[in-house]
Parts: sequence; C-alpha cells; structure tokens
Amino acid sequence: MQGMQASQVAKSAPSNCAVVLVNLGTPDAPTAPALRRYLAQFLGDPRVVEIPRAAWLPILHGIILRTRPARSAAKYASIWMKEGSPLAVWTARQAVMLRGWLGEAGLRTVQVVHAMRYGNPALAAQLQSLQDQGVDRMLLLPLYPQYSSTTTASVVDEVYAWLARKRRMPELRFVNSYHDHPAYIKALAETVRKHWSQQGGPADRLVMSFHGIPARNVALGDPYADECRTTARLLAEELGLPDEQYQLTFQSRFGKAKWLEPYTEPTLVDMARRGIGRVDVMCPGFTSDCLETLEEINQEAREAFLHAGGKEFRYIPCLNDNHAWISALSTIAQEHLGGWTGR
Ligand SMILES: C=CC1=C(C)c2cc3[nH]c(cc4nc(cc5[nH]c(cc1n2)c(C)c5CCC(=O)O)C(CCC(=O)O)=C4C)c(C)c3C=C
Ligand SMILES: [Fe+2]
Ligand SMILES: [Fe+2]
Repeated sequence: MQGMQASQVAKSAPSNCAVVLVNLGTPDAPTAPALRRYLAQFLGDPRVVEIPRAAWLPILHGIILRTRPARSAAKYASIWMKEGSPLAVWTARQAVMLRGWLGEAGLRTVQVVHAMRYGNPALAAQLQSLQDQGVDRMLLLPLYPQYSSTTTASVVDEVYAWLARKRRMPELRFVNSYHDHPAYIKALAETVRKHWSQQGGPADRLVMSFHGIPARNVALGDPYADECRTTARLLAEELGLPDEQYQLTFQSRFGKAKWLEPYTEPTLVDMARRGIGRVDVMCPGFTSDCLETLEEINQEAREAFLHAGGKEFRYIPCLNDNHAWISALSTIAQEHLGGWTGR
C-alpha cells in the first residue's frame, strides 16, 4: 500500500472480499461445563502450552479440567454482562462498527465478520460461511496488537488447518502485528486522556499491564515482550509521560514456570508499600475488556493494592467500542486490503 492513501484503496472492492476480526474466545456461559469445553480447546493448543503432548494431556484432563472450570466459572459470573461474556460482546460490536467505518470509507461491499480462536463463533465455521457466500479474498485481522506465537500464530495455524481441507482455496492475507501503529497508539492515548479528564488529572503512576507469556518463549525468539515494550514507550511518548511516571508489567501467569516480569500484582503491592498511593491502571494489549482485565486487574489486583496500603486504584477501560479504536481498525484493514479491487 506504499504511496497510496488509505482512503484511496479498494474503493471498488467487490463483495468477494471480507475482513475477519479474530479474538481469543471465551466460554459460552459462566458455568463449569462451558468452562471445561473452552479450557480443553484453549489449553490443548500446542501453541499455548508447549509441554510435550504425552506429558501435558494427562495433567490437563486429569487435574486442571477437574478443578479449574468451577473456579473460573465463578470469576466469569462476576463480570458477565446481560448480553454475554464481555469479550464476546465487545468483539461482536467492533465487527459491526468496523463494517460501518469501511462503508463510510467507500468500501460498502467488504464484509466484516468476527471469529474466535477458541469457542464460538468458531474461526473455521466463519471462514466456511464466507466461502459459501462466494467470498474468495479474506483478510485475517487478529485483535492482538502484539504478535505472539501463543496467540497470533495460533490463529494462522487454525486458518491453515481449515485451508488444508479445501480443494478450492480463497486468497488470504494476515495482519501479524500493529503494536506500533500510530492509529492504535493514538486510540490508547485517547482512553487515557479521557480518563484523566474525568479524574481531574493523572495519578502518581500509570501502570500498563500486558498479558504475560512464559519467559522461555521469548528466549526462544517470540518477539512479544519487545513489542509490548515498544507499545508502552510509544504510548508514554504520545502522552508526554517521563519514564518514572509509568510502569510496564505482565499479568495472568499460568502455571509454575517463570513468565515475563515484572508481574503486575506484586508490582502494585510493592508500589503501595513504597507510598505510591494513587495508580492509573490500563491493559493496552487487550483490545476488549474481558476476564483478565475486569476480574484479574479491576477486582483482584485492585484489592491487593488497597490492602497493601494503596489509596486509589483507577482502572482505565480497554479500547472496546471507542471511536478512535474502530477508526484505527479501519485504517489497518484498508492498508492491508490494498490491491484487492477491480473484479
Ligand atoms: C492478549 C494476549 C494474550 C496472550 C499473549 C495470552 C497468552 C496465554 N494465556 C494463557 C492462559 C489463559 N488465558 C486466559 C484468558 C485470556 N487470555 C487472553 C489473552 C491472551 N492470552 C484473554 C483475552 C483472556 C480472557 C478471555 C475471556 O473469556 O475473557 C485463560 C482463561 C481464564 C481462566 O480460566 O483463568 C487462561 C487459562 C496462556 C497459558 C498463555 C500463553 C502461553
Ligand atoms: Fe491468556
Ligand atoms: Fe487471569
């Protein structure tokens, strides 16, 4: 798309073209059976847990899937919206809004659907439905701004698994990462500025908490940690925040192995003990609010911070249906749709 304005691209894109927004997925209900189905698929993915199958599957099915579903279901119940799981609600809304934005940009015939890597609507089912409608050009846009083999590459695996069963293949494009895209950074900055204006200014620190991954994955070449650091730096620059006023952390450790550090909750507890009384906390790697932001951060981490002597814990919501974010998605999509015109 170099040298071409996003607004000039694919104005006449025909209806054989679709954008597929892909997110992680979420259980269908906040119940133990729904959690068991979801976690079996998620934690059975070799991109997510890299332990050899023969060792891991007995642990997953014999221990984890017996204990975790009920505990996790209770957590989901505490954040469930009347329309469903927050991750599902926001992701579906983003797809509808993106379709509107692309229409405004002259791309009325480009379809936009959303799909989940785990759970529903299943990625393979969505791709099949598009193909059944005659779509033969598909742009896969994962809702993970930072690339990781645990997430982005897993989406690609699933798409190719579907493709491997096809005689007639559609043409495909994938967005790998947009962790440093100016429109994404600006959308994040807008959520922070809006929060600051509602709160009467910044707190003592801005904590940017990203989902963690095992440290070993990074040692073996996953660029995720570097991409998170770049996002944090660019966001701080956009906000005019000096280094000492923000802190990057990693949350959601799973299992006993070492994950990326510093860990979010211990960092917040340490801040409270050191007299940093007021914190603004955001999760820039999550494009929708979900269990990991609403429960783990805004409930558990909040409680730990206040219990350790912190005075104010101010959570900044994720991008969700923020207009600057949908506009960013529209820009990113158009940049990758370039040339898919004229049929
Ligand atoms: C934002 C990017 C994400 C990365 C990278 C990621 C890696 C990763 N996650 C687990 C284990 C779990 N994650 C869980 C929930 C969850 N994870 C992400 C995003 C990333 N995960 C989201 C958006 C969510 C929330 C989904 C929702 O329904 O709201 C869970 C399930 C919840 C629970 O039972 O606690 C697990 C488990 C691993 C092991 C991993 C990388 C190796
Ligand atoms: Fe996760
Ligand atoms: Fe969690």
